[in-house]
Order: sequence, then C-alpha cells, then structure tokens
Amino acid sequence: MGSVMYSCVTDFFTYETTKSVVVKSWSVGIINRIVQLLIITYFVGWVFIHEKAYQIVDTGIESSVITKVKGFGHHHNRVMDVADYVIPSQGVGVFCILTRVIITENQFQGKCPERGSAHYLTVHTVLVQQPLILHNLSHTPGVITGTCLNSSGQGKGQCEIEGWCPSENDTPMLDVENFTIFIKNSIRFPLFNVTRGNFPSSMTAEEIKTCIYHPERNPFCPIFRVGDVLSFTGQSVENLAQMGAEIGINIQWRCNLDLDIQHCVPKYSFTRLDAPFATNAVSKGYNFRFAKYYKTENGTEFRTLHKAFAIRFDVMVTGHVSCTYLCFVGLFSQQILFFTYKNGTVLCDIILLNFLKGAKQYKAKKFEEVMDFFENRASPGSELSFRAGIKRSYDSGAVSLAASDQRI
Ligand SMILES: Nc1ncnc2c1ncn2[C@@H]1O[C@H](COP(=O)(O)OP(=O)(O)OP(=O)(O)O)[C@@H](O)[C@H]1O
Repeated sequence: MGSVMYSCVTDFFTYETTKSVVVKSWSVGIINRIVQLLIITYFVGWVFIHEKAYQIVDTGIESSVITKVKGFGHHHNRVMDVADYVIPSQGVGVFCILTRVIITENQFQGKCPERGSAHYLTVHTVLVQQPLILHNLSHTPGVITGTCLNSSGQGKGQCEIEGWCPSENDTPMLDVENFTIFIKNSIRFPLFNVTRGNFPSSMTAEEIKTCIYHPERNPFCPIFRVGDVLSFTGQSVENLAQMGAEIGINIQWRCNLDLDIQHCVPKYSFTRLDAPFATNAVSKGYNFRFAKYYKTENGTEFRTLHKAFAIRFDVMVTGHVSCTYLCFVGLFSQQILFFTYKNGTVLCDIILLNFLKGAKQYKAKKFEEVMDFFENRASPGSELSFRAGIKRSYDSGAVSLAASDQRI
C-alpha cells in the first residue's frame, strides 16, 4: 500500500517537456533558415509595422443618444415652440424639425373642390375620359366624384373630391436656423470596459447654456445651432428648409488607451444622407402628413391636417479603440495568470537545461543529433556513423553538437 502511494506521489511530481532532434543537413538547414527569414520578415514588416499587430483593436461600441431641441419660430402670427415643431418630442437619436407646414384647419367630411393647379387639371382630363381609374389615384386628397367645378369653359377647372374638406393649400413657414440641438451621448467599449460621455463632467449649467459647437473654437460643446449643422453639410440652408432633407450627425470615437483617457473624445461630422435625391425631379426632400382630431359640440368629428416638410436628423455613433498588449494586460491583470501559465514551461526548460545538476544529461536527452544520411554517405565510414545514429555531445548553455567518429 505504502509503495503504491509512494509511486503515485513520484508519478505526480514529474515534468514533461518535448524532445527535439537536431538534423545537421545543409539542404534542409538552408531551406529551414530561408523559411524562417521569410516568416520573420512577414511578421516584422507586415504584421507588426504595417498592420500594427502589437495593438489590440476593437470597433464594438455600446452607445446611447438623447437629444433636446430648443428655440421659437413664428407661423401665421403664432409663436411656435419645441412641442409644435419637433417630432417625436421624446428626445431620441432620430428626430425631425419641421421647417415648413401646410396647415389645413377645420376639415369636415364632405364634398369640395380639390385645390391645386396643373397637376389636378390633368387628372380632370383623365376623369372625363376614364372615370373608373380615378378612384385608385392616391395623390388626390379625396375620392374624385366626377363633377367638374369652377370650370372656365375651356376644359379647365377643378375636380370635386369627396373626403376631408377643405383640401390642403400650399403656404410656407418657419425659420429654424437659430434653433439649437442638445446632444447627450454616452458610450462604452465593452472589450476594455471603458465608458465616456460627449462633454466633460466638469461642464457647468452656465457653460452649457452659453456655448455653441464649433469644430475649432468649441469642439466639445454639446449644443449645435441648426443653421451651422446645415451649412457644415455644404448644402444651401434655404433649399434644405424649403423641401426638407435627411441630415446625419456622426459622432466618432477614436480612442488610444495607451494615452491618457482624457484624450478619448468625440469628433463630430455632418452629412446630407439623402444627397443622391437632392437633384431629382421628384421626391427632392422629405415630408409627411399628420392630423389632429377634434369634435364639435354636437359630436361631429373634424380635424386639422398638417403637411410637414422637415429636416430629419439622424445621430449616428461609431467607435474605434486601440491598446497595445502591455496596456491590455495592465487593464486586465488577471490575464497575466494565464500568460504566466503559458510561459511556465519555457521557464522550466531554461532551469532544467542550464541550472540543474545533470543539465548536460537532460540536454542530451532533449536534443538528439542526427547526421544527414545522404551527405554522410559521401564520406567513407559515415553511413556506419549515421546508423550508429547519434552523438550526444553538448556544451553547457548553448546547444552545440559535434560529429562523432565513434563506431559500433
Ligand atoms: N437645445 C438646447 N439648447 C441650449 N441649451 C440646452 C438645450 N437643451 C438643453 N439645454 C441645456 O443643457 C442643460 C442640460 O439639459 P437637460 O435637459 O439635461 O436639463 P434640464 O434642466 O431638464 O433642461 P431644461 O433647461 O430644458 O429644463 C440644461 O442647462 C439645459 O438648459
């Protein structure tokens, strides 16, 4: 029993290491060195210097965006505020600021002339010729009844529609240039567990209320003037406001964690996202309709229809974080344990082959010298030497092997 225990313990306290065979061959040796040189050149030149492989890079980012728009505008002698011209009003990352609204008040169900000009006259022509088609036309504000109103007697006039009356009429509005947008963006790089906000935590309420973003003078102010944002896109502000548009506000986080975390700051850029349609003949900008419904005292429903031209802002966040391996290990010191475990065998080999009593014998076992069979055949007696196989002679420290003339 005792001897079994003893053998278990001695079996447990063992160390395993790999055994290498050193082949002294010109041909294989040259190929080996050339391949090694190519691999080292590839790693140093391409992987390390060009691709910066000594850095850990991650583009995964978690982000949250909150917005708030402020400002006043005049429309039909009424002062409009944020509740009137920002949709939705909850302060999300994608929101619309109305720049022009066609308001058609007090619409009741009934029959009335369709408003507008040339477009609807064409419809009227079609009406006379093919009445059935008209029930399927989606661009009329109601169902066309087939009756022609206000006719000038020359085939021109207005179609009668059945639906919400009166139908909408074009009127311009709002000057949005001086509205301001507050953007609150918080991000996290999950790989490194680093969190950042788009304005300094030391910023006071006074500073935030008085600052306006400018790429050089005030790059970290989170308040953006609408007129500035539109002009940063390089587009005509009047055109954008007139027809509506989609504007991208990109917040780019490019952080190098080898530097102080204070250098991890946002960079803003602005683009017109619907630029490919800007010069189209149709659908140049962005607009939509919505209605507010009411009831009269006697219970009849009526509504106010809004056709809104709006600038839709889309706040997008992108991230790129880098860090060298040393910085990574510094951030995650528990990783060092794994690193140490992996490199434990290397350390043990160094001790075993250089510092322990009998290091020479261990080396002899670990590195076995074999002479090249074909090269050795050229010299007399060498075949025997090869068959004998092996000479295990090592200098202490480096693995230097000497050919043997010993024959068996
Ligand atoms: N669009 C904006 N333009 C200018 N300043 C703004 C804008 N939106 C918010 N702020 C200011 O930024 C600060 C932070 O806004 P936040 O909405 O978090 O606080 P608040 O005190 O509830 O804001 P509010 O002044 O709307 O009541 C406040 O001082 C606020 O006045």
